[in-house]
This record gives sequence, C-alpha cells and structure tokens, in this order.
Amino acid sequence: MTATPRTALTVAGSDSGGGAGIQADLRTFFACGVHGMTALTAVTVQNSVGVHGFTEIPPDVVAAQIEAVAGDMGVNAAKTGMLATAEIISTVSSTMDKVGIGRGQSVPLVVDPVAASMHGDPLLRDEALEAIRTELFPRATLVTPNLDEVRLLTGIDVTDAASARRAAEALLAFGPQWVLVKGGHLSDSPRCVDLLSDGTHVVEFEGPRYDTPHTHGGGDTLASAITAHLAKGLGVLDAVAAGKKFIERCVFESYPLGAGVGPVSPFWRLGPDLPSPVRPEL
Ligand SMILES: Nc1ncnc2c1ncn2[C@@H]1O[C@H](COP(=O)(O)OP(=O)(O)OP(=O)(O)O)[C@@H](O)[C@H]1O
Ligand SMILES: Cc1ncc(CO)c(N)n1
Repeated sequence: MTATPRTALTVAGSDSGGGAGIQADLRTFFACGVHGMTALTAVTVQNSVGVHGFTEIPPDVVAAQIEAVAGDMGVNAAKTGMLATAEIISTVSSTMDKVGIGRGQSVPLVVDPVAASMHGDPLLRDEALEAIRTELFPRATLVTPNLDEVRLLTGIDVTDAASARRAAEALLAFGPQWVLVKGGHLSDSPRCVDLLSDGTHVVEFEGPRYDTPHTHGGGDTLASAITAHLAKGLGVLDAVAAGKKFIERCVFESYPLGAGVGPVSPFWRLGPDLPSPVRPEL
C-alpha cells in the first residue's frame, strides 16, 4: 500500500478518438501524478477529421457522478470542459455549490469554456453560451478560453497583446477570479503567448510555437495540467506556469494519427522507452 495521491475531477465530454475531452484530461492527470475522476457530460462521435455528432448525458446523471465522487473520495481541484447544453451547465453550477467546489469555496475550479472542436464543429448548443457567462464564470477560479471562445463570449477579436488585455478585462467582468487568454490560434505570431490576469496581476506566459499541425486536445491538456497542479496545492500563477511548460512539451511530442489532426502527447512523462517508436502501418 502507498500514500493516497491528490485527486482531480473533470466534468467533460468523451472524444472517441482519445485525443481530447475526458480522455485527454485523464491521461494528463495520470502524467501529472494525481488521481483522476470523471463526470461524463456527453458522448461525441469524433476522430482526427472532425466531430460527427454527439449525444448528451441527462443532467441528473451528470450531477450524480459529481456528488458520488465528491462525497466519498474527495476532490482537491476540478475542471469543466464540454458541457453541451444550458441545462447541464445550470446543473453543474448548482452541484459545484452543493459539494463545495469553485470560487469562494475551498476547492478550485478551472472552467475551459469549450464551444467548438478545432475543426469548427459545435460542442455547445447555441443558447448555452449565456449560461456559461452568467452561471459558470462567477464560480470559476480560472477560465481558459481560446481566441474563438473569447470572440464568442465578448465580441473582442484578439490580434495582439493590447487586445488580449482588453479581452481579459471583459471576461473578468463576468466574475471569474482569474482569466487565461490562450494565444495558440494567433498563428501569425512566431511565439505562443498566453495572458493570465486577475485584474491586478497581468502575466504573459510566452513559449515557442512548434511547427506542427497535430495539436488536437491542446486546450484540454493545458487546463487539466493546471487543474492537476492546483490539486497538488500550487497557487494559480504557479499552476499556470507549470501547465504551460507541460503543454509545450506535449505539443513538441505530438504525433500524426488518422487522416486529420493528431493529438498532443504526454507520453514523455512516462519514461524514455514509451511508446514503441514505430507504429505498424494499418
Ligand atoms: N504550435 C504550438 N506550439 C507550442 N504551443 C502551442 C502551439 N499551439 C498551441 N500551443 C499552446 O497550447 C495551449 C492551448 O492553446 P490553444 O489556443 O491552441 O487552445 P485550444 O484552441 O483550446 O486547443 P484545442 O481546441 O486544440 O484543444 C496554449 O498554451 C498555447 O499557447
Ligand atoms: C469531447 C471533446 N471535448 C473538447 C474538445 C475540444 O478540444 C473536443 N474536441 N472534444
């Protein structure tokens, strides 16, 4: 028997291709050394080419999953990803209050406001955006939108550092404690810059932009690495710094898979021999 590790909960959708969603979160939690737990919100039919459809889990079943693990196993930090509908968002918000997760409570909550896949396929019903703004954001310790999500949520088109700051301020007005505006989609920029702000501190996390098309699951992996580090007791600034280092290496180690976009990879954390270097041709 060994000591019980810290725990992290992800409330998110399944990606049948294994690169994003709940699958990315679980493998990131594992690679970061925390015990991962899940509340499934939706099942997507998805591969490297796109999302071909999804079906939601009934909101009461989503709530029951959160309550079951929070009540018995305890949660050190939580994150949300794909929530699919306004009903699921409302239920998750009230359930987080009930189990003591979120801003103003003892357990931090990272909200990744997933609206669409990287191919542009919707992962959120249109009417649900308002519920993200009004119900989920005020409960978030940290929100982590990409630039498309920033545009949807605020109407601001981020093109440079100044507009990223304006977007962060607009997002903070919805009530989260911290905002991380991710710069991965600014493909003209030679560096990948993510801007973190709580209205007082404004910090730019800057790293290389690797020349690869294979970045599927990058946003989920970053948010879950941050969540894992929060679960281990780091503050938001240190957890984001650790998450950014982690995702950089995962993008560097990403691999082709299928005809479209391959996944970012945390395999490097497992040791030098993994995975097998050559995958047999299918
Ligand atoms: N080519 C790249 N090289 C290095 N880092 C990258 C690259 N692309 C994205 N990143 C980093 O990966 C993280 C995720 O950013 P991004 O803006 O792509 O999120 P996302 O759109 O939510 O991801 P996805 O939808 O692909 O899961 C950020 O820290 C970003 O800076
Ligand atoms: C299930 C799921 N969640 C999130 C994303 C965004 O990366 C995705 N493509 N699929």
